Amino acid sequence: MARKKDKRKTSSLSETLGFNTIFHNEKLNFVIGLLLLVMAGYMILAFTSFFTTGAADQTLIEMPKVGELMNTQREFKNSCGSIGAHTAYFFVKRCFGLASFLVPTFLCMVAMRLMRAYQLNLVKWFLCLMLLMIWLSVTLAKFLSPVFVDQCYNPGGDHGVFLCTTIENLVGSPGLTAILIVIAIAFLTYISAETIYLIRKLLNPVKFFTDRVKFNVTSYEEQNTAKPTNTIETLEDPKVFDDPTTEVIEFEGDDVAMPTGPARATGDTKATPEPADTEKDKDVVMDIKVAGDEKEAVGTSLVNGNVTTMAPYDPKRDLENYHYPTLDLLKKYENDGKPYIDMAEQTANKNRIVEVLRNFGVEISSIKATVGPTITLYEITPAQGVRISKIRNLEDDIALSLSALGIRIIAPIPGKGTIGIEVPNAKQNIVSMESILNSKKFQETTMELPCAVGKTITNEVFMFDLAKIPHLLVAGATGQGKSVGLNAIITSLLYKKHPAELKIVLIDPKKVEFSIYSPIANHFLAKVPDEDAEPIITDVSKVVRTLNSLCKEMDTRYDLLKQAGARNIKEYNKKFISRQLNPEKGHRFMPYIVVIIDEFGDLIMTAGKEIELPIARIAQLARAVGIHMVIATQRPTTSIITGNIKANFPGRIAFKVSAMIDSKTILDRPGANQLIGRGDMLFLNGNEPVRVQCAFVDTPEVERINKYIAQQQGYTTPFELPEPDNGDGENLGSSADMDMQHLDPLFEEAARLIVLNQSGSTSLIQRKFSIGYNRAGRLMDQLEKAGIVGAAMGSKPREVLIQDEVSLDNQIKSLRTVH
Ligand SMILES: Nc1ncnc2c1ncn2[C@@H]1O[C@H](COP(=O)(O)OP(=O)(O)OP(=O)(O)O)[C@@H](O)[C@H]1O
Repeated sequence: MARKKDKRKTSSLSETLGFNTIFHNEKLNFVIGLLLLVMAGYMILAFTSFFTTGAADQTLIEMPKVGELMNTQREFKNSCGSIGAHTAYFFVKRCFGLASFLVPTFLCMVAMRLMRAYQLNLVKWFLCLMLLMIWLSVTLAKFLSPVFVDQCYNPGGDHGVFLCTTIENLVGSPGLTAILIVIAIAFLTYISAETIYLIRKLLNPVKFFTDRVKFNVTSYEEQNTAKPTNTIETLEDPKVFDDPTTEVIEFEGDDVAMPTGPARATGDTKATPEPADTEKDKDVVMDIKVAGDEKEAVGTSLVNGNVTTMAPYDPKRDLENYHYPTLDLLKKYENDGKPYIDMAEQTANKNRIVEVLRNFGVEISSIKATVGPTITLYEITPAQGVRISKIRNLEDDIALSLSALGIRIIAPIPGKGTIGIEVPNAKQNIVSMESILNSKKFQETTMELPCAVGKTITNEVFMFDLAKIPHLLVAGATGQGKSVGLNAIITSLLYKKHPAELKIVLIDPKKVEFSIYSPIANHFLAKVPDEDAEPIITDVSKVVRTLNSLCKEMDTRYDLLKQAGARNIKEYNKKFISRQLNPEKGHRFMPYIVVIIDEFGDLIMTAGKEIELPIARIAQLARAVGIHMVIATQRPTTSIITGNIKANFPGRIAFKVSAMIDSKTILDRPGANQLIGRGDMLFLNGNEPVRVQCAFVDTPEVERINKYIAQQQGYTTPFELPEPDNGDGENLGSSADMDMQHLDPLFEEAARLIVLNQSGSTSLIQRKFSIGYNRAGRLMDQLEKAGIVGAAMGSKPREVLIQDEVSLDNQIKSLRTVH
């Protein structure tokens, strides 16, 4: 406990002093790294110069005179001046001798890490280099001193000499040598297990050589029939030679079944170098020559073209240096979700419950309290003969008698024969987002879209997989914690997902809730292609466009899934990553898309069916293609949460509502009206609702996370959703309908690329300009309308209708003159 408290104090001190922000400032880190790199270079130079100038500088250093350090007369000979001379003298002479070079080496490593050139485990390196330096200094002092007799320094430095003499005095020269060897071997073994093998070889060289000879002899003999030299090398266990019978039996079987032999024979390399046994051996060799078999295997892999021979596709490659947000961006709170147990309060509550129940004629045999961050659950086992239905009927009376806000009675607790009474704690703790994300459960989760939103009454981290839910409805009266809940969902996704894997569509009619996410637009947000379209959609008219666009994206994804023979996005992406799907045919890695709509009630009120229908359509179908929705409303009425919406949003989160009817609208049962607010919520997905205290994530925390992400390299634009079909003929015109004003800025360049390559391939445009598939597809449509390429021909590239650049220039000129 004490230790934990100290830790908390330190972190808050570092926070107060601003260290947290300093160590997360990439630019500052880079500059410090650069400084360390220069310093390391300077030290190396000074140390090297010391070998020739050390003797001359030594007297000056050992008998300093006032002002000499300024070196105005250039008394110090070291090429790095007086400071260089002092540094080199200190490290090389006074400390570690030649091993001192490891000091600047470590500085270089720190610099590399700070500059993010290499991800090094500095603690490990520090310990290794430290040990190596001490060992080296003693070893050099011991063995190289006679060579360096004329030098002003000892090769092991004063440190080496001191340790060497001290240990020698204790254990003598052989003892010191033994110690040094043992340390060296232990160190090498720690670094690589190969050392063990080498030492075994050294200890028993005879066995090693005889094994070799055996191999060679066998392979020589086998040369008479065939030359499966490779297979001989695979034989590592000499016992196989000693026990030929078993192998023979296996191979006899294979003789009969030659055509099916390959798999067995290749798997059975042990049998290959069967010695002597003439006739059969020939067969064996023929069998093994299933090397012809290998050729066949190569042949089958060629069926899929070059694609399969390539390394797996890495969707994160574009942003391979992306760093996930760190936990210190989040705030810690005093007592952080760990309940404060007030025994007096607990006993008083227990006595009241027992008394109230007794007044209603209910006897209990035991009572157990589980103290959560904001609520305590009293679990009551009724005495024998008491019917639970009796207690259920008394629910209101019991709640009234206990006269506390937020009491909820669960009779019975599902799966148990007990009755639960939830009573709010007098002192409620905030559950910080940090405590949730810092949990093993969250960090080790394998969920696709993990949303860690709070803690249950039993203090367990509560999380769900949005990909499984698959759509979530969040409702609650105003000021009860909806926005915080949505931020908690987004935060946990940002902590677990790479920008390549997740895209978020934020719809915010209130205009203020999601604006904090605009800095991460190029990393995580998705929007429709519209020049003035904000990545966070606040305009109701644009919401319809965005939802239609999502419907189109959903349809396209379904088509791609069908072509790929995949049942869902997970299978599809797996195939794409293993390069079984050809990007030339329109296939692409599909990120999950999470659509979050705050105040969805406002939208329904203003746009009605226009909004409800696409939402219901996406909710009905989009699960398999990785599009998931979270919609929130503070008006949980049946006119907003219609039957259609309810049927398609199986996941529900209810924050406190004022009336039971609202609770019934959200959860199909009462309960939400008995919550206590400030993040107290009920989560329902199927069976019984779970009471959860939502994690608290404040606006400054979200801002810090977004800043952390935003300062890293991102994509050039937000993820582009497809242009929705608006039915006004925009996509249907001929070249005469082209409006040059609204062409993609890359139109001309793309046209030139297509004409020069004489290949109407969308993926060519995509690759060349590093743009998304949707934008490339739109460019291709525009090129078609401009008469530059022909109509789409399924998965084949389109026909290019213009043969050379001159004709292309004329065509573009004519397009311009038309308008
Ligand atoms: N999980 C929580 N833990 C502690 N306090 C909370 C929590 N959630 C919300 N609160 C408190 O409640 C206040 C209101 O929360 P929030 O803004 O999320 O409500 P809301 O339901 O979104 O309201 P509105 O609909 O008006 O936007 C917060 O400022 C905070 O003080």
